[in-house]
Amino acid sequence: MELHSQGWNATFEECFKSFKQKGLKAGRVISKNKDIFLITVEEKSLTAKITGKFRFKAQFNKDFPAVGDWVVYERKENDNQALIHAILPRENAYVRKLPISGGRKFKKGMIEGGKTEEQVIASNINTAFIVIGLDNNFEIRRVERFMTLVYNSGIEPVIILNKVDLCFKVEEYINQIKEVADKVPVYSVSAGKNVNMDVFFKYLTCGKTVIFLGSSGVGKSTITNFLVGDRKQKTQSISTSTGKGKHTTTNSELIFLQTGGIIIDTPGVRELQLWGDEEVLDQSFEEIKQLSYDCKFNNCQHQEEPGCAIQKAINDQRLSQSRLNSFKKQLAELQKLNTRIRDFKKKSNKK
Ligand SMILES: Nc1nc2c(ncn2[C@@H]2O[C@H](COP(=O)(O)OP(=O)(O)OP(=O)(O)O)[C@@H](O)[C@H]2O)c(=O)[nH]1
Ligand SMILES: [Zn+2]
Repeated sequence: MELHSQGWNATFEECFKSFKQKGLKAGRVISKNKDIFLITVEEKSLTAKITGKFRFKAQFNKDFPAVGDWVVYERKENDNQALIHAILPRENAYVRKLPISGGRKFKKGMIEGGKTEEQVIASNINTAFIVIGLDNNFEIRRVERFMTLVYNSGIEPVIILNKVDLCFKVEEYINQIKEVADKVPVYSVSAGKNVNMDVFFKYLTCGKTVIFLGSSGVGKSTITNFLVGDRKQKTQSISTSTGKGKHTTTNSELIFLQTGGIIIDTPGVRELQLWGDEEVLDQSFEEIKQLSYDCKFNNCQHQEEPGCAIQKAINDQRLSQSRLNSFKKQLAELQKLNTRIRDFKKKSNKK
């Protein structure tokens, strides 16, 4: 398989130049299991470890290779394992906050206390499909949450309303979505009944990488299985070159489709937590941001202040109270998180 069909492009080529001169090669991380990585090596996959120097220099979790990364490796002749020297700069990454020390608790589904660090779940992604199940309680607030997460990661979102065969209110839901995300493509499909399923293929052209996000049971696996089809081509089925026909036990989480696209299917992708700067909300709550420019005070909290443009918009029914509440909730979550990150950075600088 050519590098290009694995997602390689001119930017990676440019970053790779200096390594290439040293005789090193480039491969993409298919999966990871503790400190063993499975990477693409020409037509095959091969297990790899990072060099001692790499480990020494890596400070944070995000400094280690993640699924989807392009890495620079060295392979000695007759060696059954490659050595990873570096990660090529990520074009983007799907990240989540990672609790890294004690004292943390789960409260209403959110982690409280403890320290947090950024963890890269997957990288170099072209499209994130936000999958919603039309059979369950349709919740526009959950869509907003996913939107924030995706924008924050620098990935293009596409909304998929699955199980259209079970729903008669599709138009109504699409309108609700258009209200909060008018620039994002929305498609209704049925993975189970094969309705409108060709919408995926224009995002899954040669070398393009996608992920599927969404709550449990919305149909992510059903969609993935549909796309993989009978012409299933998971990388682990490409013979691994671990010598003497010995197969590696690591599962491939980078699925190469016959049509040319690539699906990243790693367990971490399915979780839902916010991570990022408060500014990421400017995109997912653009109309609130716009309104806030007209507030009388720069630091308006949009409560009872005089001249608050947002409260006025609510009174005039141009903005819903629940939309504002959801903005405030996400903002509070991000502010709390960022305080913890600052504390963590202060501490690690002192070390
Ligand atoms: N009627 C109908 N059922 C569907 C459709 N797509 C998926 N399902 C069913 O919904 C259930 C959940 O689908 P999954 O694909 O396992 O959902 P998931 O999002 O992968 O769930 P997790 O693995 O828990 O994250 C299964 O019983 C599917 O058969 C659809 O288009 N129509
Ligand atoms: Zn205000």
